[in-house]
Amino acid sequence: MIKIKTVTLHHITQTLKTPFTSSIGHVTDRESILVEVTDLEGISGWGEVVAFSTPWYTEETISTAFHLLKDILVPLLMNQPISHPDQLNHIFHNVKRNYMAKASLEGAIWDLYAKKQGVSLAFVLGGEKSEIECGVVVGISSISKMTEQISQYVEEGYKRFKVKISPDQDIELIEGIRKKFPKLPLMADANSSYSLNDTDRLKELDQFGLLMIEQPLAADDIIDHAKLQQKLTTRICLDESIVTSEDARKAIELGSCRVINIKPGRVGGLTESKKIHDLCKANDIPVWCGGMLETSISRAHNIALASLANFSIPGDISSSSRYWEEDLVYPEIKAVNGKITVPRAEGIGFHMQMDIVKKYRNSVTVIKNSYI
Ligand SMILES: O=C(O)CCC(=O)C1=CC=C[C@@H](O)[C@@H]1C(=O)O
Ligand SMILES: [Mg+2]
Repeated sequence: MIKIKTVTLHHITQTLKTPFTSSIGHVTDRESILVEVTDLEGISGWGEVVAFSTPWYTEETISTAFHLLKDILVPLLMNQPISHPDQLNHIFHNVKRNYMAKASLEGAIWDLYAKKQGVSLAFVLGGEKSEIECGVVVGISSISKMTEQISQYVEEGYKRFKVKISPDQDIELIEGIRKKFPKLPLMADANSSYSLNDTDRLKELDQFGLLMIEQPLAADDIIDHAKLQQKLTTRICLDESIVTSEDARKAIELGSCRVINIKPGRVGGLTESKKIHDLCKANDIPVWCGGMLETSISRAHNIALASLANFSIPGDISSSSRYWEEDLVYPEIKAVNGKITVPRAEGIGFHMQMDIVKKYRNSVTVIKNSYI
């Protein structure tokens, strides 16, 4: 049984090694809230808010998540003995959406739950793989710079390559990459920058043998995606449109996609991620784990999640050094020849480096359980 003593919110800001640009947003300084849940025995579990500083990817921000955690979600948890992390979905049931805020706390409870049993997070989630294959994302810049970046990542051994596209830079870019790398496992993420009026343009991408095209249409759409999928031979992968397992069920039923990207933050946590994974498995829809330019806390959660069987496509889980000067955890998270070993140590399997957390910390908020 988990009895919470304190929840500590560490608000940090790190500067990305190189700024990240997609069709809808540009990130240079990455704010995060690290959520540390400590129980009465003094064991700590860690989670992370992966919302951005502004609402360009989803509606949540670091500030809205901080408010939700401090004033709503943490108080809801304080008076409840928790026997399993799946209970959080029920406890948070009357709080609409705010999935990234919920996921941060839920992730910390999953870590704590695994630690208290002395087993790994991958084990309690039902993971089967001992190592996962890694993909990498190349943000929008000039075609020559993007091709150069890809060459470097090919040398590093990454197994799948994702480029950001938009109506301003798509066919020419993919054609340029394909000339240099005809067989590269390549995909494109449009971050909802097209509409059905662009169907002919998107059909032109079919000739390049992409693994999939991610979220071409509106962030809240599954109807138009179904119409588009009928016209494309390239598989559509949904990201922004899927925020619950119910969304996934409806999208699968409508034929809106043939692949789903699961990000625990986007869907409210690991319990819901597992549900989507299981549903997709039953419907022969492969899934992969997306990234959020996150710290190694979420990266460690993602590694554990990606060890489940139906994560059959390499996810956006790159080395920590891809974005960060220093890793918040030890040992450093590193892809070797495009693979990361799933840790067997208890919980997330990595140790927090508190001196580094403190170095990047703007503020710390400790919420004590007043019921004990
Ligand atoms: O964390 C990574 O390496 C991948 C990040 C990434 O591609 C994304 C993060 C957040 C929003 C988007 O721009 C994009 C995505 O949509 O998957
Ligand atoms: Mg995406």
